[in-house]
Amino acid sequence: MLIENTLASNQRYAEKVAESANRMLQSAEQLVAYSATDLAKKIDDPGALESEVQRLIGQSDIFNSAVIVNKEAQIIAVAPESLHLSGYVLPESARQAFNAQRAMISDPFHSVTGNTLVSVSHPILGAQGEYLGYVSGTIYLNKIGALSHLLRNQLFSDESYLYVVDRNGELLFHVDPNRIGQNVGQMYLVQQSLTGVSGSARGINSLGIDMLAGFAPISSSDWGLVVQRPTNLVLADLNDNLAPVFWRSLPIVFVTLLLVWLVAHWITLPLRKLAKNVGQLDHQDAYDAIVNTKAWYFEASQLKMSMLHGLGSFNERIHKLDDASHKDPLTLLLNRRGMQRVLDQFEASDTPFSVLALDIDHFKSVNDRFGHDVGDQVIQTLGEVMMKAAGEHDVTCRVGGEEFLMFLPHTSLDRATLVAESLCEQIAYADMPKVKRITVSIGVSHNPQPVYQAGIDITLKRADSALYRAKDAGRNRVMVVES
Ligand SMILES: Nc1nc2c(ncn2[C@@H]2O[C@H](COP(=O)(O)OP(=O)(O)OP(=O)(O)O)[C@@H](O)[C@H]2O)c(=O)[nH]1
Repeated sequence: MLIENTLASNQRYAEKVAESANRMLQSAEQLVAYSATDLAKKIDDPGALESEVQRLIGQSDIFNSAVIVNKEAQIIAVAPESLHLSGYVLPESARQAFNAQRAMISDPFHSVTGNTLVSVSHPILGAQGEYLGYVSGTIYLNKIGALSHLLRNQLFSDESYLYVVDRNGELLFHVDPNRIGQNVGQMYLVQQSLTGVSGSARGINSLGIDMLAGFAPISSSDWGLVVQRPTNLVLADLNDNLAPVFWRSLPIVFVTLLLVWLVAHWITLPLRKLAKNVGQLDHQDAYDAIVNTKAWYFEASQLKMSMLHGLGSFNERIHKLDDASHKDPLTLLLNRRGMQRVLDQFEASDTPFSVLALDIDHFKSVNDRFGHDVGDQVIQTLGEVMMKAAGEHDVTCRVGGEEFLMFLPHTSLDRATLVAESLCEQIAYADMPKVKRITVSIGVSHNPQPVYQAGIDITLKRADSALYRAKDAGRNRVMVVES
């Protein structure tokens, strides 16, 4: 932005100064044009010629000197007189205006008196249009005058500077007087300034310095005017400005960062709580902790709902797996692990119970005759019969291949014996797949209150031994062991 602004302001500046110089040169042309018209009638009057050249240099400070040249290329009037050029015949090399016979501004040239000057000339034509010579005002570029004052005394507060080149790229005005007269026509910026249109460009000057330049033509004399400023000075402004901006904005940045941190902390709080609870799903209160997490915005609330949903199905699955691990898959009666849990509950609550130990008679021959699959179906059907026979609080288990237990809590031995006999009878009459009929032997024992683990083991062993006594006694019967 700084570079663009500098280019634009340099261009505007160059245009303004070029316009002023142009106006001044046009005024100079008008002055000599007026004189030429006036002099046509007085060309033979030396006094009138003298006073005209005096008027040209005295009326304004545009011209440093003025001459009138007759049709023989001889100077017939000159001001100031101190130049001593009256009667001097122009050499061939100084006859540009004389030969042109038209209004013109000459290229800069070096006079016999050692000055660098341009002449603004206008032909003097007689009544018939015949050429009588010309009148010319000269502007010394290296001396004080309105034009050199305009072009030299442009004051810049920011190290910008101005120079003017003629159409050949020769320096006419420059901040460094030693460089006037140097030809810099090969420089890019100079070439740009002589294209006839104003503009701006970044380029390297004759000393190799990166410059931001604006240029404009002084069209009446085919000169180019350039205003330029070193790029590094423009950018130095930027660096100078950046440091205070940095220090002044530091507290704001700090406060902003603090606010960002606080808001981020506040936004992530529910997420952090949820994440912490995910890591502690095995804790008993994990579910409650998630429920109590304040999820105050949509995404956190969605996450919370998903976590609760996930935790719900997770618990459900665990429950199912737990249930499955305590059951016999063939009969869906409790297995040994399930039985142990029930016994632990009995022990914890001092529950008195009776137990029936049940074994299928001659099951080996069932397998042998009908195959293992049929044996499995028989075991399954037996399980169903046992479940139907069991009361609401009774617990049925399959604890071996064809060995079953039924626990009857808060049930006396007599009552349990009746249940066992009824069950024995139900099984004997139950329709079994393929086999039709099977029988079972049952041992019954009782465990009174208070119960201990040792007491439970003894009770089970007693039921077992009663069972074997039933087997020994011929099977398909119930035997009871007094506790
Ligand atoms: N089909 C099937 N058979 C099983 C299963 N578990 C054990 N058995 C069989 O059950 C039979 C038990 O045989 P035994 O212990 O000799 O007793 P039994 O033939 O029933 O004779 P008693 O008990 O003396 O009346 C064996 O042949 C086992 O292979 C099972 O899950 N499925």
